[in-house]
Amino acid sequence: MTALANRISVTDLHKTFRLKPGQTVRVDGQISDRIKVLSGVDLEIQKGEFVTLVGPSGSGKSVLLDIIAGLTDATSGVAEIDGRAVTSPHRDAAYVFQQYALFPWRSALENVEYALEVRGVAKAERREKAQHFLSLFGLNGFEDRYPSQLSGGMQQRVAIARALATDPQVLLMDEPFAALDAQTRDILQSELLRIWEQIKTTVVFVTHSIDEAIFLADRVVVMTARPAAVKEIIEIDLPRPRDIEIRNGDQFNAYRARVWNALRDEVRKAQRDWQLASSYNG
Ligand SMILES: Nc1ncnc2c1ncn2[C@@H]1O[C@H](COP(=O)(O)OP(=O)(O)OP(=O)(O)O)[C@@H](O)[C@H]1O
Repeated sequence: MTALANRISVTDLHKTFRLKPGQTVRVDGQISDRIKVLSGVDLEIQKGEFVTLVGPSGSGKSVLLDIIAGLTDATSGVAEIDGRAVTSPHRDAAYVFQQYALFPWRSALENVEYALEVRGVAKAERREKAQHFLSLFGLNGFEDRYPSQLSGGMQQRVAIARALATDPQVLLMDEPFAALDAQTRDILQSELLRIWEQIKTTVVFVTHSIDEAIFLADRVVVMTARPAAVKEIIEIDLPRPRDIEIRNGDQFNAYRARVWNALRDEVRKAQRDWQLASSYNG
């Protein structure tokens, strides 16, 4: 039984992909036409929680988000939102990717409105909502600009505004700030937290940055190297609202050391696996 307070519940999730004909990988010295990506992932996320996922490259973090969103099937195990197994794209889950994924032929306002249009929201209401969410990100005056006329940071603000405009119960974010310069990234982290503190939707945020993971999260989930499972969950007991300066404090430093300590061996294992794979391919 799923506890009532859980928004997301992932139980013993496994995922194995069959490779395309002719493709193989080497796993534990054996040649295989399958790649096991997730191996018994268990994770409970409460309503309104902000959880970040860190793990080595290629460990299966995006696949886990895809399964929670209903974009990919699990091989076994279950992902639930509000106690219901996710078996198809979930209406109440919004996804933000690293690449802004905006429609280039639509203005910023029309991009945000689109998400509401497909949900059948009436024109006046969707315009008002789209304007509201753009203004939360300080984009007043940019509503009529096309994506090509916006900086990367502004495009990602539009993409997040579009995701939030649908009032999602779950916001899934896959390295959303990875393509941005360091300063824009810092600013967007603070903006995201400021807005999240107002709306308190449940967020699952994948990142490679340990600082980003700690700064944003209620809990940091450290994943193992592929096939991924949850290695450790670290509660981040830093006061909110958080200011970027919090990163200079002793408590933050201690969390940084703890997360890296959990991650280090997994990153090394993933590197060893890549070396083995490339020596095989070569
Ligand atoms: N459709 C697919 N078919 C075969 N293999 C896949 C498929 N999708 C993902 N994979 C493999 O699953 C593994 C995990 O991929 P995933 O993108 O989830 O990793 P990740 O942890 O998000 O990596 P990164 O941090 O580098 O983005 C990778 O080895 C990838 O090649």
